[in-house]
Amino acid sequence: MTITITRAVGREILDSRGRPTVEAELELDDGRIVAASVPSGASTGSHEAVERRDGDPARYRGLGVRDAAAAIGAEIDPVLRGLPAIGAVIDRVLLELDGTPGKSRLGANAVLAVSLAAARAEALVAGVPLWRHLAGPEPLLPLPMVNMISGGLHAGRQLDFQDFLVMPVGAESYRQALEWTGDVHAALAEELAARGHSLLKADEGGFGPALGSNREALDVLDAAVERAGRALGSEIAYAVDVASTHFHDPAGGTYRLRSEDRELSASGMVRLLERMVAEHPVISIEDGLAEDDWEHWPELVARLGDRVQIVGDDLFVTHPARVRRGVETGAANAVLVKMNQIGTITETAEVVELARAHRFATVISARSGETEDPALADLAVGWRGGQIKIGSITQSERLAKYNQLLRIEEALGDAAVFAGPSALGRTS
Ligand SMILES: C=C(OP(=O)(O)O)C(=O)O
Ligand SMILES: [Mg+2]
Repeated sequence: MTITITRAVGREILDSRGRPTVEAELELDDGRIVAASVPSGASTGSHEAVERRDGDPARYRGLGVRDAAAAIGAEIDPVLRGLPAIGAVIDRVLLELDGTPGKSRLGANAVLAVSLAAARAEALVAGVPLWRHLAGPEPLLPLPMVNMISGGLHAGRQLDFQDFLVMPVGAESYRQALEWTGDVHAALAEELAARGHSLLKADEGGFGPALGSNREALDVLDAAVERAGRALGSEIAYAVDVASTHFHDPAGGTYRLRSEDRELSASGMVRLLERMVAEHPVISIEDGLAEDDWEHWPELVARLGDRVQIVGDDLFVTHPARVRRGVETGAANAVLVKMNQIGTITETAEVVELARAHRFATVISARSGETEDPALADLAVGWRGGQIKIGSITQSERLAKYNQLLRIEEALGDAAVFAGPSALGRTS
């Protein structure tokens, strides 16, 4: 018997930055109800799908999402009523109803909330958890990329680079990866305190100390890994999200490093990143160059891509056309996958497939503004994303996903397969 949708409603809730975001609720004809909520970025790429905000300065400084939430009840509800609770069907209807390339009419935040709720409804009807419903016979626990030190737009630009993350590449299971990460995090707190730095946290829960340079952030991390008793490189390696779009000057084509008081050409940035890789066990670099600096990304891949994962976030914005261009031009070897950059679960899954078909790695990623919704963990396992980037391990909106992965690992028991470092992108 086909279960159908009988009602859709939206509401404005708050995200982890205390800003409004959208939650959708779908009621099914058997009386069950599913809900889903959506994240929101701060260092957004300019080619992302459109997050609809009210713009009324009297509410949340113009950041309210009451209109987007209301559109779910007013516009989406009437067309969803009576349709089967099947994600792909609902997504097709949502795309037609919105009718714009960037989902600007209804708002990508409204569309994604409904899309995710529909995926969840489909799994509920099938009687299995979302991850299992998506995975078929081969679920894969992702290698986590965990935020330790933040800079850029997530930490008041204390550092130019946005994220310094650890990847527990030597761990044999997800649980062990998380344990090692916890040890390094505790050791990093001790190390920062010993050096007289503040332990205040940034948007994703990473530490946001006023360090002198990007290089110092990696030096402190080296000391923390050592303090934690882990082997640098073989057990714990690093990922860096440079998020360089946000210090790139498109007019002059230069990159302005405030903390080092330097202005670099694109080739200068590539050389700087090469040096960073030579001095520290950095195995993944995200947005090392800016979102539209297509000309220079292949240079970065040519210099480092055989041994370092070169990830496009602002570059690709989880959009198939941009990923295709990246494949054709050899601009990267991995795609950061953020569902709200494109706006439906179906399209996000298609981008994961597209990347895989061209042997680009995928990193399933949260946003700097998150909710308690654990779905990202289910998607990463179900889609066999290989890697997941959620932020730090100290805030509940992140732990909703980290802990969900622990539950999934436990549910799989002996059948649990953990993606090791082979999940990383490499250009051969
Ligand atoms: C998660 C990120 O930040 P935001 O959500 O602010 O874009 C990122 O840049 O990878
Ligand atoms: Mg990024």
